[in-house]
Amino acid sequence: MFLAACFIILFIIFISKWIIFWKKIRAASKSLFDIPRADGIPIAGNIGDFFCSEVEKWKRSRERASKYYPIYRIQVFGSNIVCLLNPEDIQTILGDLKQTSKGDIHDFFGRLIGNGIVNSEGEIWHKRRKLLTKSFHFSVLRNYIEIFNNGVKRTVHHLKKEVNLPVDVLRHSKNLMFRIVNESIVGEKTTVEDKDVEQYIEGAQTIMKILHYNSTRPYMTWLYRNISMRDEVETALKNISNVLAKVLAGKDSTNPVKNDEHSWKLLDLLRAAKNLFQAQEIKDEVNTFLLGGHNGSATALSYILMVIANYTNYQEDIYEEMKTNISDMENPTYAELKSMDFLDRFLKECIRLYPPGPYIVRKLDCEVVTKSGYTLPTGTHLIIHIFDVHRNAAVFTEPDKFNPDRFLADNVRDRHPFSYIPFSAGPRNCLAQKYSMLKLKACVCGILRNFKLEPISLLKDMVFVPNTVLKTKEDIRVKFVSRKT
Ligand code: HEM
Repeated sequence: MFLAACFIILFIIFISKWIIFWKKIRAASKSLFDIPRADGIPIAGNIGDFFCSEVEKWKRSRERASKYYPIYRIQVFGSNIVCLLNPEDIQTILGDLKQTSKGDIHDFFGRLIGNGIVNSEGEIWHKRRKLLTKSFHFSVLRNYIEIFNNGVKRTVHHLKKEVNLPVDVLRHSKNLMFRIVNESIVGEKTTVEDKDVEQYIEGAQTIMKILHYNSTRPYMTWLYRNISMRDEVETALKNISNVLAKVLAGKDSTNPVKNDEHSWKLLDLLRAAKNLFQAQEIKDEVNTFLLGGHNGSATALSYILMVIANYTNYQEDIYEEMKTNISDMENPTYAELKSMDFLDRFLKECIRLYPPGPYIVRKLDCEVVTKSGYTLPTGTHLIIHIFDVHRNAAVFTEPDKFNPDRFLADNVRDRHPFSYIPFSAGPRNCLAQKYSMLKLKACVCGILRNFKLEPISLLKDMVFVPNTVLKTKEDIRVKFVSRKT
């Protein structure tokens, strides 16, 4: 009896507190309630999203994108996340230099890997961006070609041991991209060993897994602090830190720090900018570039190889273009890679259909009125699902069809600049966009020079699951067959 009375009193307190909270939220963000809400249950809204399977989560997002275009919100109790889908609204946010905040999930990410450029905001972000852009400016890109070519030769060497077998392409892509990004940051040959690379990649995988769990299950923050998952994260962070120490030490021992603010090498720039970066911040920044850089590029490359394997005709078109444009197949030059227009269109179409980063988040630093006519208050959390933006039938006719000609100059001219955003767009876009495209070209050429690719995983069978990078339920597998030249 006593227990029942206590329970009823607690229940009444909870409900009255909740009603006060709800009224406050509603008054503060009245305009949010005008935005269509994705189908859900009363009060708890879309709480079901937290508990359904990963495949179902992915499916729901895609269905909502087509049902509620151009804008909708996901609501769980008093919290709302607004999803933007049309290019004009996206431009309003991404094109605005004032909107640099990314919100709670990036705060959590920052607690895990430190506040590198990806997690920083406001004035700090602005200063870092200005400095670090120098390393990826188009005028210095030719400096990376040797790193790209040597990296892919090493991977080809490994792939030769697995010819005619089903190969997990993401595994090789991650190794390749880690080494390339590492050498690009330091500006010279890496001294880290294979086991270090594996250790870093495994650690990074754990961090990204936790980040994804946390973004789709907010109660995970509590769990992270309180249960064994914390041990897994601590081990991953320790392993990452050990490898980072080797990445930084390798540079110290073989080539003393130049403190050269005119250098194109990222690590030199970081070390020269003593007002912005102390030892810990340099480590955090190098980690940010290594983690984001290898993960995004490796994801891109694995889908690209899968698409090449699935389309024999395009594979031969790329190979023909290589034969025409490259004089020494083992060592394509900067100018030769740049001249490969068909490969360029092919890669762009690959990352349209399979954007390595499937979504971007923002938290509004000031109120915004969207072109679609809604007022979004300061503090609103936003998601931009790049995957859906790239499959907008109003922009891309037959959006699910693979067609590199979409990127012919005539077809691009009238397209809205924020309708194709694999590297995001606006002032906070990917710092390394041009570098990444060039690197992907070098990697594809290095691989196709040596192998014909045959499909094991079929594009039509692909099932996606939500993650921080575009992820399939099953591993992507491709067969590498030696090319007889
Ligand atoms: C195909 C490969 C890649 C893709 C598709 C990609 C995509 C993106 C996207 C969508 C963003 C915006 C994220 C956001 O606003 O939350 C971003 C930011 C960024 N990317 Fe990439 N990225 C790739 C490769 C790389 C590489 C190789 C590096 C560096 C070595 C890099 C460095 C960065 C940095 C530093 C930012 C943050 C920029 C800022 O906040 O100002 N990315 N990238």
